[in-house]
Amino acid sequence: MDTDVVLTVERAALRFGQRMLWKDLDLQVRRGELIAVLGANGSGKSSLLKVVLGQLRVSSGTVTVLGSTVRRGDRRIGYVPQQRLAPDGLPLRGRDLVALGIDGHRWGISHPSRRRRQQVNHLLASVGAETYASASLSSLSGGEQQRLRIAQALAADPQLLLCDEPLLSLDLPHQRLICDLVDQARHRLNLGVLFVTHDINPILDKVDRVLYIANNRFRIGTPDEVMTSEVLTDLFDAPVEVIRHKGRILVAGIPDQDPYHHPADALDGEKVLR
Ligand SMILES: Nc1ncnc2c1ncn2[C@@H]1O[C@H](COP(=O)(O)OP(=O)(O)OP(=O)(O)O)[C@@H](O)[C@H]1O
Repeated sequence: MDTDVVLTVERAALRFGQRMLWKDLDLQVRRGELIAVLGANGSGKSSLLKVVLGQLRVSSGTVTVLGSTVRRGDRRIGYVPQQRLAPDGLPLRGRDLVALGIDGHRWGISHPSRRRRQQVNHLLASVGAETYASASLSSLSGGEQQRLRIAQALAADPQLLLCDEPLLSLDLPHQRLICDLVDQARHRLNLGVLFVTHDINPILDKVDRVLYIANNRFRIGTPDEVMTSEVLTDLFDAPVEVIRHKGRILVAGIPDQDPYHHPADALDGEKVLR
C-alpha cells in the first residue's frame, strides 16, 4: 500500500434507482493534497463525500480510506457538512460544538477533563475563535459558526478532510478566511482534502487538482487542465466558455440545473442504505 495515499476510489459508480450520477470514477487523494470538487447542481458532489463517509454505498467499484474499506464513524476523516445555521435557542456554545468533535462518538455524558479543555482551547485557537467560544452557537454569524465547524472537524486528528460547500452564504472576506484555515490545517497536519465548492475562485490559489463532475462524467487534473472551454464544453455537451480575468476563472454557458435535483433529497443519505 502506498502510505502517501489517503483515499482511493476505483472504477466507482453511484446510481439512485435508474439514475446514474457518476461512473468509472478513479481518484486518489494523497497526503497534503487539496482537490476541489466542482460540478452542476445535482451532479453528485455531496454524494461522493457521503460515500467516503460510509453513509452511501457505491453501486459498483471500491472506495478505500488509508487501505481499509470505508465505514461509518471513521475517526481518520474530518467532515465539514453543508452549512445549516444553528437554530435559535440551541443550548450549545461554540466550545461545546468543538468538544463534540473530540468525544461526540462516545455514548453518555463526557467528563470535562483538563486535557480535554486544553485540546478544545488549542482547536479554538487554531481557527481564531477564542473570543466567541463561550457564546451560544445560534448567536454567532455564519462565518463564525463555520470556523467552529472546521475546528470540530479537526478535533479527531484526521488524515482526510471533507468539506461540503463550506463557503456557502459567506461574504468574500469570510470565504477567504475559511479557505486559509483549511489550507493551513492541511499543511500543518499533512491532510488530504476534498473541497466541494460551486466557485473555484476563492480557493483557486490553493487547489492542486480539480475533480469536475457533469452529465455522469468527470475530469480530473490541475485547474489549468480542467477549467478550459474545451473540457467543460465536452463535459456538459453544450457550449461553455471559460474566461480567465485578473487571476479569476469565469465560466459562462453552463446549462440549466439538473431537472431531477431537489435539494431537500440531498440531506437524507440514509434512504438508499439497506
Ligand atoms: N439518498 C438519496 N436517494 C435518492 N436520490 C438522492 C439521494 N441523495 C441524493 N440524491 C439525488 O442525487 C443527486 C445528487 O445529489 P448531490 O447532493 O450529491 O448533488 P450535488 O452535486 O452535491 O448538488 P448541489 O451542488 O446542488 O449541492 C440529486 O439529484 C439528489 O436529489
